[in-house]
Amino acid sequence: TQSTRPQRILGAVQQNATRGDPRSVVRAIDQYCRSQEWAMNVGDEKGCILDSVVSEVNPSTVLELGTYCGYSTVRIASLLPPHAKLITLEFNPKFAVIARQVIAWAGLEDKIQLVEGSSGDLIPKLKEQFGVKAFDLVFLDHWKDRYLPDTKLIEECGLLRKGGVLLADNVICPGAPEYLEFVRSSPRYESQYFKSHLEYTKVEDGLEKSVFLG
Ligand SMILES: CNc1ncnc2c1ncn2[C@@H]1O[C@H](/C=C/CNC(=O)c2cc(-c3ccc(F)cc3)cc(O)c2O)[C@@H](O)[C@H]1O
Ligand SMILES: [Mg+2]
Repeated sequence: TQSTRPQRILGAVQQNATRGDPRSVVRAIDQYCRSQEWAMNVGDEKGCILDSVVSEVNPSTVLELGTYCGYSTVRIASLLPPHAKLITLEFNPKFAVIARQVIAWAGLEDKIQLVEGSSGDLIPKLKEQFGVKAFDLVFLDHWKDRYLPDTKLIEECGLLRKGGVLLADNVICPGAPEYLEFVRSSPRYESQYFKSHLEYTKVEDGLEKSVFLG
């Protein structure tokens, strides 16, 4: 029977990456998606910007919206300090199954909690169910029209600490215009655009980093 793209990405990891070596998992996915078939990972070019923001924030708690195959999940978690935790939300069980195996191959199960479900349902439960006080960093990479409503929900639930950072992928391509307008015009955020390219292509895209001022 025909395999799916996420299954083929997992295969590339199992064939080309070293168990327990997160950066080799990241490299294996990038090499596969650049040479065999495109996939919507944040990718190597924007991934370097992601790395620099993660290193700068040095977060204890991270929230990722939209796991997909776990590429950015592994990339972020590989940079976290020893007791830091990353919670990633994914509502497609087929993607979650693949992401769990990619995370396991990287040996990052202890740092990453993949929660299956929709961000809209799960965000209000994160405090009580997962003992989260507030996030230092949120990486938005799920449905683009959900960036703004979920940001408002995260604020309402008091899940973003003062100085906490929102980092959004794809603010140019496919684009998140309402989100961009909101974070750039709101006095409660200090936003900065990092120009880059759509993963594995020459098309313009970029990341928007927004610091929550409280
Ligand atoms: C709405 N609440 C949600 N809660 C939990 N998980 C959610 C979710 N929405 C979506 N998801 C999951 O996130 C992932 C969705 C990501 C959506 N991303 C994109 O559409 C995207 C699309 C492109 C893209 C760019 C150009 C192009 F021609 C074609 C595609 C590039 C990207 O980097 C992207 O991130 C899936 O795994 C989905 O199941
Ligand atoms: Mg993306």
